[in-house]
Amino acid sequence: MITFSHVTKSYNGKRKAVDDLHLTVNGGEVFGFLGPNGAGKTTTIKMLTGITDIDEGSIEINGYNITSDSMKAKRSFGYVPDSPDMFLRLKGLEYLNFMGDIYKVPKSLRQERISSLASAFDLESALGDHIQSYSHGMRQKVMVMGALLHDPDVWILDEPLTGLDPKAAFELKKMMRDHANKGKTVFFSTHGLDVVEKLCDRVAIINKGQIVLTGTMDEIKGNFHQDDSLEKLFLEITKNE
Ligand SMILES: Nc1ncnc2c1ncn2[C@@H]1O[C@H](COP(=O)(O)OP(=O)(O)OP(=O)(O)O)[C@@H](O)[C@H]1O
Repeated sequence: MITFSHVTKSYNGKRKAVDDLHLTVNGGEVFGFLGPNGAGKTTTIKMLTGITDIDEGSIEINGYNITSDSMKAKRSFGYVPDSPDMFLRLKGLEYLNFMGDIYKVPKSLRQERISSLASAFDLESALGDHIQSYSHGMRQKVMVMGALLHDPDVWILDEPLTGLDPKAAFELKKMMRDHANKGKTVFFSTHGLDVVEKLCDRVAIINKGQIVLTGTMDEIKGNFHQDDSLEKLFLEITKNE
């Protein structure tokens, strides 16, 4: 479960990148976080993961405050950043072992999870190569593997499907669904409206730092003409006058 309580953030004292964000994401949900470029999605996720300080308000992950109880909060989630271009000098397997060490995943369990994730993502033969030599999609896959290695309760994924080939995207979406079906939490940002429609239990739409709509797809569509596509609704909701 994730709780945002009146969270606000500005950069350099300028316009608020996130403005009074108030939202609960429940266990058992795949929750989509949608918004146009510059809306505040990554800023929200950076505050949620403790990378960026919060100016006002608070965030709890599984009941742990990310600011005052940060170690416990951080242990309970896995995070995939929006750019997978990290740890380029490490080999895939070195990176995964590094993540396994950080999260104290026992060696035998680690081996089992790496094998199963690598097989799902068709990455077995690349794990001995440097991440630098990987394609964007392969880097994305290894970041997802690293984030999920300690089997965290809460998944926080910043545009996780970008750059994935259809098989990997299918596998990841299935994993997200399965994780939520176990009562766990999946929170992800995306620009993919069709993904949201097919995969999410609930969505929030953010525009200019403020949540403009939250609900199930049916609830959101209920506010408009039922026949409208999500794309049309999204454009209507986020149009900047
Ligand atoms: N480090 C930073 N310094 C100053 N301004 C920033 C910084 N990071 C983000 N911003 C500003 O904050 C606002 C929100 O940006 P953010 O990256 O959170 O949006 P986003 O919804 O993730 O966008 P995108 O879909 O393009 O990734 C934007 O106006 C952006 O220019």
